[in-house]
Parts: sequence; structure tokens; C-alpha cells
Amino acid sequence: MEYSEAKVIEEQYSNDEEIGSYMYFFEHNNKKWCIDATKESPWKGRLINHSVLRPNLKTKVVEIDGSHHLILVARRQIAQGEELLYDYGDRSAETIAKNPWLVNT
Ligand SMILES: C[S@@+](CC[C@H](N)C(=O)[O-])C[C@H]1O[C@@H](n2cnc3c(N)ncnc32)[C@H](O)[C@@H]1O
Repeated sequence: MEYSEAKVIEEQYSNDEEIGSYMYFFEHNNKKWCIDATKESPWKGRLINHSVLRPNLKTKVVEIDGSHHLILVARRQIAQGEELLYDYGDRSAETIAKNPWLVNT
């Protein structure tokens, strides 16, 4: 979804302590976008945790048939049974204050 729409929804989520951070913000072609994976779905990507210190995946935007998609790519060889982790990327002071694990895991 577009950034402006996502920021409104993010604000609504922030009023509910039961809702975690399942929104991923990214840029593509100089425009800001967001994937909101908050609602339960069959997509497994929404279950992957964050790490800035030891991520083994990274996000990448790919164009398929004229539309863009966010995919996760291995940064290195990943052993069977190893937890998949990527950097959620959010470094805003407000988000870090609520989710200190963004900078220390
Ligand atoms: C996209 S979900 C990841 C899947 C989630 N752990 C689950 O079981 O549904 C993001 C949420 O997982 C938790 N999370 C992800 N990475 C974390 C980390 N490194 N340390 C603590 N909590 C984390 C936070 O509650 C965050 O809001």
C-alpha cells in the first residue's frame, strides 16, 4: 500500500498494545511503500523475526509483469533448522523506544 495510507493505519495500530509491528516500509523507484502483514494470512513472510546484528536474509524489490513485489533473499548459506531473520529497517526514535529489540537483537 502507499506510504500515506500505511501511516494512518500504523497510528491506529499504535493505540492497541496487543498489535505488534507487522508493517514493513520500503522505497521503490523513489516512492515509499508499505506491506502491512498485521492480519493473519497464509503468507509465511509475516512470521519472520527481525535481527540487525545477525540477519541471514535481506529484502529485495523485484518487478514481475509490471508490478513490484518484495522478496526475501539469503545473505549467506543458511543451515537447516537455523532461524530466518532480516532487518526490519525501522530506525525511527519513536519506534525504537517502543521496540528496543530493533537495535539490540
Ligand atoms: C512480523 S512479526 C514476526 C513474527 C512474530 N514473532 C509471530 O510469532 O507472529 C513481528 C513481531 O514479532 C516480534 N519480533 C520480531 N523480531 C523480534 C526480535 N528480534 N525480538 C523481539 N520480538 C521480535 C515483535 O513482537 C514484532 O512486533
